[in-house]
Amino acid sequence: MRKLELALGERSYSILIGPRLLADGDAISSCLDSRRAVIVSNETVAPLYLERLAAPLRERGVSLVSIILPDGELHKNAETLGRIYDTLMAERCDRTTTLIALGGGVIGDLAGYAAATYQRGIPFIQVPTTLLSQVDSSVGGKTGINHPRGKNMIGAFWQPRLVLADTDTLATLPPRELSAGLAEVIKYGIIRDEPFFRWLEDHMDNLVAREAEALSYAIERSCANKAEVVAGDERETARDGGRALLNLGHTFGHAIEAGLGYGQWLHGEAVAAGTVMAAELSRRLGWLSATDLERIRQLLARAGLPISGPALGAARYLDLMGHDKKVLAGRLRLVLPKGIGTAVTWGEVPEAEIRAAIDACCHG
Ligand SMILES: NC(=O)c1ccc[n+]([C@@H]2O[C@H](COP(=O)([O-])OP(=O)(O)OC[C@H]3O[C@@H](n4cnc5c(N)ncnc54)[C@H](O)[C@@H]3O)[C@@H](O)[C@H]2O)c1
Ligand SMILES: O=C(O)C(=O)C[C@@H](O)[C@H](O)[C@H](O)COP(=O)(O)O
Ligand SMILES: [Zn+2]
Repeated sequence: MRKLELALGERSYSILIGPRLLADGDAISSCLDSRRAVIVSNETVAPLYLERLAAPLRERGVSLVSIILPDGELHKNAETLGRIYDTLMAERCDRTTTLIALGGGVIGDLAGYAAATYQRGIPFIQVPTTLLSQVDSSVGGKTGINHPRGKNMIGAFWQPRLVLADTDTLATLPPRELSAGLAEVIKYGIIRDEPFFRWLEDHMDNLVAREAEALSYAIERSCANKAEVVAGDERETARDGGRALLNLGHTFGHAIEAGLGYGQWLHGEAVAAGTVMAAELSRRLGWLSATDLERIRQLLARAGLPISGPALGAARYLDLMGHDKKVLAGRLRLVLPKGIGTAVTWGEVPEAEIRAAIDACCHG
């Protein structure tokens, strides 16, 4: 098992990564304030893993309720959130009840937001079961739901007490979802970890083949990068650099997700195409060589990801991008790579260049 720590003073927590972790009830049991917990999962994940997680907890005297939600990004909304609140109320859950998210990023974001808001905050544990959620969404405390016009527009920062990433769960993940997770893995290499980017170039085939050692290493390195960034800028208040860099490709990507309708493109797919757009923009600004742009495109393509976006038209992209949470006083700020391994947040990009980058990277 690999163990990392996200350092946030009294709210610091462990990130445990490895095989057979679901069956180890001790890690979760020792984080609970009482013997009551509610597991939030979905119709796909629950039949696969709910019992594996629940049995060892019951053996330790934990009384459990489960909430099984419909599957998919389309359900990351207020209506589904309401179903969680309804059960918490019906079960008379109090502030010692812990919410446990068992699933991918959609379940983690929904359950996390419910935990942040029910009775103004109850304990929360992340048990991520997709690659994307193990490398990114379960760590760092961003929780929330979508608005039809914009991704994650309603939410809260609410840190979990523990992240338990059982790598065995990745065996059942559909290939398209594995690729989606790799988009966020590649992101860390581009924004702050050039040696990791080179490692990914050398080991992408091992990752796509789901070789256990390669996957565990990529998850650990991704979480280490994310934990360091979040510890330095938990609430994304730094004007340049800081946590906003984790948004590489997301301003374009979120526009694709909302523009096409949630669930049409996976989050990781949209981030991949958005990363190419950001890299193309950097090339136009003279910040990224054509060679490094091509390395980024190649690596994403080898991960099974799209490297061009849907042709929504630059005007529609810009309209949707205007809802981005990095917009300050009406000014769009974009995360742009400056070579591989460094990136900046930049609010001075001429709109004509953004349009040109979108047009160059969108087909079909
Ligand atoms: N909070 C954050 O910091 C953060 C970071 C990145 C992404 N996100 C959010 O995360 C979401 C994407 O997460 P995701 O990619 O995990 O998608 P997801 O939660 O929709 O899961 C992907 C699919 O895989 C299924 N699944 C989950 N685990 C499985 C398993 N082990 N075996 C088989 N199927 C399994 C799910 O039911 C779903 O159909 C988006 O809403 C995105 O906005 C949040
Ligand atoms: O943790 C972060 O910070 C991130 O930006 C990680 C992203 O991968 C993730 O998709 C996040 O949900 C995006 O946040 P948002 O604030 O742009 O909605
Ligand atoms: Zn993301």
